[in-house]
Amino acid sequence: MISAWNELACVKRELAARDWFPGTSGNLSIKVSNKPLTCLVTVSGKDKYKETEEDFVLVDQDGKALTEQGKPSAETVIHLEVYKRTDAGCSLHVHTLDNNLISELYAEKGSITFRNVELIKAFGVLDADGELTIPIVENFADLPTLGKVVGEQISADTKAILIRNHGITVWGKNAFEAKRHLEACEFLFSYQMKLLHAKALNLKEVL
Ligand SMILES: CSCCC(=O)C(=O)COP(=O)(O)O
Ligand SMILES: [Zn+2]
Repeated sequence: MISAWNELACVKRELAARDWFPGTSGNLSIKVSNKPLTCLVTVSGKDKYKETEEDFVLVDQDGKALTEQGKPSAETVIHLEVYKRTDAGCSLHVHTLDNNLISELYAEKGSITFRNVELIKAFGVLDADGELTIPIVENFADLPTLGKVVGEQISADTKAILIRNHGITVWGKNAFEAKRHLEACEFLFSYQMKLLHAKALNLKEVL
C-alpha cells in the first residue's frame, strides 16, 4: 500500500502544480487490490494543494473506510463505479474552468467529439479518421444517483466522462495513463474553447 500511496501522492502533487484543485474540489484514487476491491481515495473536503499524512484513506467496495485518515471523498462512489466496470488502476476527478465550460456548451448534445487533433492519440486513437467521444452526464446532488448515471456511460471505449457544470472523471490502467488522459482532455477542452472564440470573432477573416 505504501507504493500506491506514494504514486497517488505524486499525481496529486503534479495536478496541484497545474492548479486543478480550486476550492478543495477534486478527488483522486488508486486501486490497491482487486479481490476484494480496495482503493486509496482522497479524504473529503481537504485542501488538495497541501500534502499531509492524512491525504488518502483506504476504502472497500462499498466506500467504507478501512483506515483512519478521515472521511472518504463524497464522490468515492464514482471511483468505485470505474473500478467495478473497467480494468482501471487509477481514477482522477478535477474541476477546471475549461471542463466546466465544455460540459455546459455541449450538454444538450450529450457528448463532445474530437477529430483531426493530434492529441486524441493520447487515448490510443491512431487512425487518420479516428475520433474521441467524451460523454456528458447531468450533475446530481444525490451522489448514489450521480454514481449510477456515470456508471451507465462507461463502456469499453470510454476513458473520460464529463459531469455538467461540475468536472471530469478520467481513468487509466495506472496512474501514468490516467494522468495522460486527463492532460489530453484538458488540452482538447482548452483548444475547443479557443477555437469557438476565434470562430465567434471571425478571426479567420483577418488572416
Ligand atoms: C468543493 S467542490 C464540491 C465537492 C466536489 O465536487 C469535489 O470534487 C470534492 O469533494 P470531496 O468530498 O472529494 O472533497
Ligand atoms: Zn467534484
